[in-house]
Amino acid sequence: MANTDAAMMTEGPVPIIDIKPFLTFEESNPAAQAVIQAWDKAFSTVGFAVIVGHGVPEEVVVDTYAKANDFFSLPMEDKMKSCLGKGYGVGGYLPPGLESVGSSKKGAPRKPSDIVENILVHYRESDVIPERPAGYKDSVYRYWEAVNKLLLQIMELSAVALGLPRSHFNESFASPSNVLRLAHYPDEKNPKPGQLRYGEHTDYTGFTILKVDQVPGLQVKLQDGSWADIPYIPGSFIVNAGDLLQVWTNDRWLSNLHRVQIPPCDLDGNTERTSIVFFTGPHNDTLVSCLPTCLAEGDRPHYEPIKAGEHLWQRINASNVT
Ligand SMILES: O=C(O)CCC(=O)C(=O)O
Ligand SMILES: [Fe+2]
Repeated sequence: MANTDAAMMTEGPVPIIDIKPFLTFEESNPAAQAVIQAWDKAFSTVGFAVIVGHGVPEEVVVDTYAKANDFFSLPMEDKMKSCLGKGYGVGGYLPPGLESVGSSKKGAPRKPSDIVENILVHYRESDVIPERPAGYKDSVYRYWEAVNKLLLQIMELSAVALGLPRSHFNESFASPSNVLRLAHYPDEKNPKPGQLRYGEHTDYTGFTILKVDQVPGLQVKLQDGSWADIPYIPGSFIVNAGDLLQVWTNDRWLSNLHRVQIPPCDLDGNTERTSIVFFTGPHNDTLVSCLPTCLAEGDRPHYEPIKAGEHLWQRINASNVT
């Protein structure tokens, strides 16, 4: 029996997992087994993990952060040249006020718009590439490739953790439906009561592989209804499971609510926040239904099969402020 704790360094409810042994050794190695079990435990309990030992070069991250910050510090007039005027999801730049992620759940009451601006990268011809900063496309595409490589590794880890052949997700992730979202939360010194930077929501599809800076605010809602801070660990990625993973695993893995709060007013100076969010998911045509290893004896699938792309667009459309 592997010792799960060997792979988990945990101070709060969100585990910190060093995945390097899984990337390095055979599955049967005890250290790799510890990672596999820690992975299953993390997504079965909080739906979030902070990962280290992931192999993505720090320099790729630093470079993309610099490009994101350079872009967001341009005058609004320049940024708007990259705006398609079609809301969140299609691509390009979206100024603050047009997205309300807290309204993205079917039937949810309308929530205030988020205090965030975004630019999206789909890694395809139709991407809107801003003229400035120079080198933007090379940087964000390099980031996309590096983190997509990590995604394929964590889909293998997930397959093994769910008792499936390692290659189980290979086909549906061969041309995945991934989106890289550079997000900038400007300073907000006088927020309205209850206002959030990014409203409470679940992510829509597969894993989200998230890079954050040191400005606090990201929280996950735990099963007991309390909110827990996601720790900031330099060099790490935060990984959380989206809705389609919860459907695939018949609620074994959780797509938990999370939100970004406005930082406490006792934080001096600049509280702007920039995040690099890599939303990942299977090809849009994938029919997602309960995995055979996730159907306990006597249980039934909790969800109707879902077409990945249809679910994604239903959630995106609901999040757009019209
Ligand atoms: O910016 C963050 O820290 C979180 C963003 C997020 O939850 C999202 O983009 O879905
Ligand atoms: Fe999210």
